[in-house]
Amino acid sequence: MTDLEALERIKELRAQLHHHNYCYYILDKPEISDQEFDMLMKELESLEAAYPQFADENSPTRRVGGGVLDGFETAPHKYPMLSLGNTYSEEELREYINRTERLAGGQCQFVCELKYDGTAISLHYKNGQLHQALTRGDGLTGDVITANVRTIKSIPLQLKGDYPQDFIIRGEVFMPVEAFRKLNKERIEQGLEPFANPRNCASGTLKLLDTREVARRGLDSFIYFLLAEPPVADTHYESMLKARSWGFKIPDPSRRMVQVANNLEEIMDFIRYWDVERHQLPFETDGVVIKVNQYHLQQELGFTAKSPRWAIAYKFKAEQARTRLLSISYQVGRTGAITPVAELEPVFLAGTTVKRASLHNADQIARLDIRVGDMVYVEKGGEIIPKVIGVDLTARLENTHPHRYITHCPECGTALIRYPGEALHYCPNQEGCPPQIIGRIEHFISRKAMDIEGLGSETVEMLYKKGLIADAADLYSLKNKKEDLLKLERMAEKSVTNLLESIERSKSQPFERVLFALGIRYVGETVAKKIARTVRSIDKLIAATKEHLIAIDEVGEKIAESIVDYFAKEKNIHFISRLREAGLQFETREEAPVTLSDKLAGKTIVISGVFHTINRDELKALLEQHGAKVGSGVTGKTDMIIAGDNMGPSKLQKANQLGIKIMSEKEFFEYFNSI
Ligand SMILES: NC(=O)c1ccc[n+]([C@@H]2O[C@H](COP(=O)([O-])OP(=O)(O)OC[C@H]3O[C@@H](n4cnc5c(N)ncnc54)[C@H](O)[C@@H]3O)[C@@H](O)[C@H]2O)c1
Ligand SMILES: [Zn+2]
Repeated sequence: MTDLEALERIKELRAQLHHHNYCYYILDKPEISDQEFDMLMKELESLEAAYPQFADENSPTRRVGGGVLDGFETAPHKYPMLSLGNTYSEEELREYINRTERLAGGQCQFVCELKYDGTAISLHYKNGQLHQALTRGDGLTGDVITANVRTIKSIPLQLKGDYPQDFIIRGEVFMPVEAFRKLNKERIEQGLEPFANPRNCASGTLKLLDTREVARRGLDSFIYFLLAEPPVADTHYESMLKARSWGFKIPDPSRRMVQVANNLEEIMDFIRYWDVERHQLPFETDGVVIKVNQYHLQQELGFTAKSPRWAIAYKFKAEQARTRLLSISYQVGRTGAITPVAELEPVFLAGTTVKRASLHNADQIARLDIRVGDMVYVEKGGEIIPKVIGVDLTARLENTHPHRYITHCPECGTALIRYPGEALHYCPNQEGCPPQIIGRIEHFISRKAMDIEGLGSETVEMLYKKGLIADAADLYSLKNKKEDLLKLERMAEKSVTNLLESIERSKSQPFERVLFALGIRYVGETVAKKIARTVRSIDKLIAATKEHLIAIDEVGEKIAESIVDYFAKEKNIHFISRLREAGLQFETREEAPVTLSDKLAGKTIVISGVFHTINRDELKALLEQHGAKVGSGVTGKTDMIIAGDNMGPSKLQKANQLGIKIMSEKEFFEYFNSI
């Protein structure tokens, strides 16, 4: 490879890794598997080692991958919060152990722990109480998520025993598999996109601004690192036992979840044991972390730019199985989206028997040339729903032919369509396609919409199939059909009364919920709230133009178009008038926000960092009361930024790029008083 070629490849890898870090940490939506990511990273590391002239301190090999977010205050880490080196092979692990013992100048003792697949947090305790919780962020600065962390039951708010007065302790917050399944099920019922895996779900949950929602989701934690000065023991292992006595949740040595190991053999023993047993755990792990136990040796070994030299992660490979593809079936969702599903010859994979797997969409099937009758590879990499990742072409049978994707809806026979820029096919027959009709009613009654209790999916389906309801508005005339209801299976007097009562009660749900319940494409819960609070009545919303809608915070072109389309349809207007007749809320009742002046009218202002004379919420309210729009991120539309201490580095960079005016707290108030 010439120098020039090497440089080209290095640049390409850096750009790819930056992109994947962004998808993974900020969007919580990885596009490639961890193993693929780690292979790209290894390639870049070895190229940078071979061509030191192209070193760059901003390279992804040198930096912790996260970032800080909008909407949270940030604070510096007292000790940097780093990543871990990783390996997928015994051979590399052996090299690591040898190298470490050579550097440490003697034999080391190691501690093996599971690598919990969640997100790291750093907790600061003062006088026995939780003082502050931070995310890892970019390693030097993290987001302050204390309020969210306080809702996690396994994190003690008050310590007991002989704890130090001021210390930092770190661990992993994760989403137990059961809680994850439940949450995803709810999300699918509500027409929301499910989380890819428990890790994305845990990190997405910690970033929520609504603490009550965080509490509801059932996060859990394990502690794996204590930073006390002076140390409370000579070794990591003893420190963990001490932390347990103060009330922290640490892994259980008696269940072999943590173990001291004196050599590679003992380490491999632990790894082999958990590679199998991990599938029985109620949470996900993606490997084993091996740490030098003695603190004085840890100190000797120190850190690289990105990770401690005294620890390494051994990662389990994503598990795959090979089996035959028997047929391809299709599911129709509430929005009419068609998802192809692989029906497989049952195969044992990662602790469960797999019979069905995701095939994503038509393009994916064509790209991999997946044919019915093929032997396919199925992978379960973090995700709960396994996916088909490839075909064993050497085992292809004769007489197979490329798969022909369906052209018509399997439920109602309507010709499918594809919207530009979307990967999925849709059945456009919203009115007559049963899964779409039932799905819409289910969405209407769901907890975050009209919240009608006593009416599960099965009942909705039964009511629809028996012809008692044809859409959600019919729910409100069920009270006239009590006799028919009583004739249904599992519908005794009491359950019918309860059902009718909760339908009645739903009439007092506020407009924002009714709007969400309508199920307008792209109008999720948050957008519905924003619209209900700004537009304030259905009549004004029906009359609103696309331009008017785009001016609302959180509403972009796509959402605005979808809303205009929805109200352009006569049948939707008719549906709304039936709901209105039934007595549902179509106006926002609470008071409009106070307006004090229009000093800042037309200005979009972003606030970032920590302020001294005013807190963030007060500052935000003040700006809004004087007519400004407070933006959540720096964009071309931003007029100015008010920067407190520790303004997020990504915002700063973006502001400089776009040439946006940045004012300090003091400068802003001088300006404000002068206008
Ligand atoms: N798929 C993608 O697009 C993509 C993108 C970026 C990163 N990634 C994945 O993330 C990795 C980088 O993430 P990272 O920097 O958080 O590293 P990491 O997740 O591989 O390891 C470090 C983390 O492990 C966690 N951990 C869990 N149990 C632990 C224990 N017992 N002791 C100590 N730490 C423990 C901590 O949160 C720590 O921050 C990559 O190697 C890659 O696998 C994937
Ligand atoms: Zn259909």
